[in-house]
Amino acid sequence: MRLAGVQRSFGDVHAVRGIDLTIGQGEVVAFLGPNGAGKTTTIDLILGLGEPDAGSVEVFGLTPRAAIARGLVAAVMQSGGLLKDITVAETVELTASLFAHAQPVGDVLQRAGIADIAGAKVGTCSGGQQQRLRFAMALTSDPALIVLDEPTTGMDVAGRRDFWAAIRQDADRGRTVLFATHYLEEADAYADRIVLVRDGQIVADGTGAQIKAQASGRVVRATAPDLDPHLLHQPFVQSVEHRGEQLLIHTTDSDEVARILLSRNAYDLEITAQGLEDAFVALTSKEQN
Ligand SMILES: Nc1ncnc2c1ncn2[C@@H]1O[C@H](COP(=O)(O)OP(=O)(O)OP(=O)(O)O)[C@@H](O)[C@H]1O
Repeated sequence: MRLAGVQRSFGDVHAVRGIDLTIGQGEVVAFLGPNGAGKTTTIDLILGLGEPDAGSVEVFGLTPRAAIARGLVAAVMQSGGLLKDITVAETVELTASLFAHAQPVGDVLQRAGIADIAGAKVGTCSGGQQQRLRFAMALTSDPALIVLDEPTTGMDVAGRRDFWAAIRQDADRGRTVLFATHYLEEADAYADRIVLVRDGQIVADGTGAQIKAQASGRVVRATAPDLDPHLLHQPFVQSVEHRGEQLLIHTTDSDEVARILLSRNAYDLEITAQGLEDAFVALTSKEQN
């Protein structure tokens, strides 16, 4: 799958501002970013649900629509698309009837981890079970690529864990998986590769460990009423947050930040190491300077 120079705007909103991304067969890739980063817009372009204003999207050497028509790509969406009054197995049978070469229903249920609830009415299934059912539906065409847009939104911890266990097990057999999430933990736990997006652009791309290393740094807090904010426009300053009188500065060089602050009569300095969530916020924060 290859995106080259992809851009997409809605009126004045530049949702995607030039994304270049190549994903190889068998990779499990998390598309990670805060609300409004452009994840869904990009995924829609990969699924042929929209056309880029500029750039190109290629899926297995085809246009997205051609790839979907050949059953090479399937999507698991966040909600909708399920009939509440039929059973889990009937739902998959119905989906299978749409494809000339569908996978056996029993196999698909097994792989999605819902064989034990095959006879249950869809309406009685939990959110996690319904997402695994959507996953089963996506598996019926045996697609080479599965795309999931924030598939665990609203799920409890156990539901989320079971859902990802099913996806991961299936991906280990060589299927390519691309999923959007705003949970760093989820991306770190289940993806081989994390592509971090902010404001419609890729800001980091690597393994969970690489992303964490790139984001690692310290937070300097201080009260600094006399500080000219321009002094913090430095390559080693990732973001600056204002909390009343206090400044929260995410940085890769806390010593240098401390020197700047103290030279401007800042006080109550406090320096702490960033947790993973803080690191993510620092990397994706809009409050860049
Ligand atoms: N159909 C549309 N019309 C107008 N603006 C849109 C449309 N779709 C998306 N946008 C805007 O484009 C930007 C990117 O949205 P997008 O849904 O791609 O982000 P996201 O990363 O998926 O966010 P979230 O995590 O909230 O789903 C946002 O500012 C959004 O308001």
